[in-house]
Amino acid sequence: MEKSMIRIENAALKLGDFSMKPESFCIPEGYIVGIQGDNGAGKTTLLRMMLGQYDQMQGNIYIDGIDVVKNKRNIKNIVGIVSQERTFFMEENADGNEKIYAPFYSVWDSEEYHRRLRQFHLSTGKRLGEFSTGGMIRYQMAFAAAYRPKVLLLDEPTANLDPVFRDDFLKIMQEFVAEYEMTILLATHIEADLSQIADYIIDVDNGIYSMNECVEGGKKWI
Ligand SMILES: Nc1ncnc2c1ncn2[C@@H]1O[C@H](COP(=O)(O)OP(=O)(O)OP(=O)(O)O)[C@@H](O)[C@H]1O
Repeated sequence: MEKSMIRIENAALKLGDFSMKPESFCIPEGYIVGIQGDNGAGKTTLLRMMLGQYDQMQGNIYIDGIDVVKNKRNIKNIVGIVSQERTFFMEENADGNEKIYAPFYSVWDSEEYHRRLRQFHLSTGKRLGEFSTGGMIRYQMAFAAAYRPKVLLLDEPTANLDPVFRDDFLKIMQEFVAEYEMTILLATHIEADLSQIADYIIDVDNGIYSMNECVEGGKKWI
């Protein structure tokens, strides 16, 4: 039986004039789920809802059975995010950031972190501020490999990447699912990426979001 990793129950949100309409569905463990929609459709907002960032959210979102809003302080051990905005200590190198961040995670695999840094050709001597945009995305994947969240959210990671690296990046995501049994949600407006790797698709259109059919234990969950 497939385990449901994310359960969305009537989750809805109002942000000024914009609203995410109530919706319910589940996402099974160990798949890559694409989140597609135009600019301003609500993709980033949906990812932030999954991180428990909105106290005013109606309904519930559970990740691995944990209510994300009620447990937003601890949720970072099980849900990670990779985005163009993610901030680290940019004046420090990878070792410096490891020293600062590792104590905040319940699991931190230093060996795996350094193995991934080498695999992604990231120098541990360089300050993070010297990494390119693609370098910072790769850095965040190495960081995620160290604490292995059950769910990894990726917000437009392939925007601004050159096509060769984009293909590599898609392979890395598949590797993470296979090796770490992660569930990955990938928000992007690049449809080609999704058709290559996504097992399911969440469509977001002006705050209306829905996933294509999900079956849990042979029974439709919705
Ligand atoms: N704090 C806020 N207050 C009011 N409106 C907000 C707030 N945060 C986001 N919005 C609005 O919510 C809508 C959805 O934004 P969101 O960033 O989720 O879209 P997106 O699909 O990720 O788009 P993009 O691809 O451009 O990043 C936008 O209209 C945005 O202006």
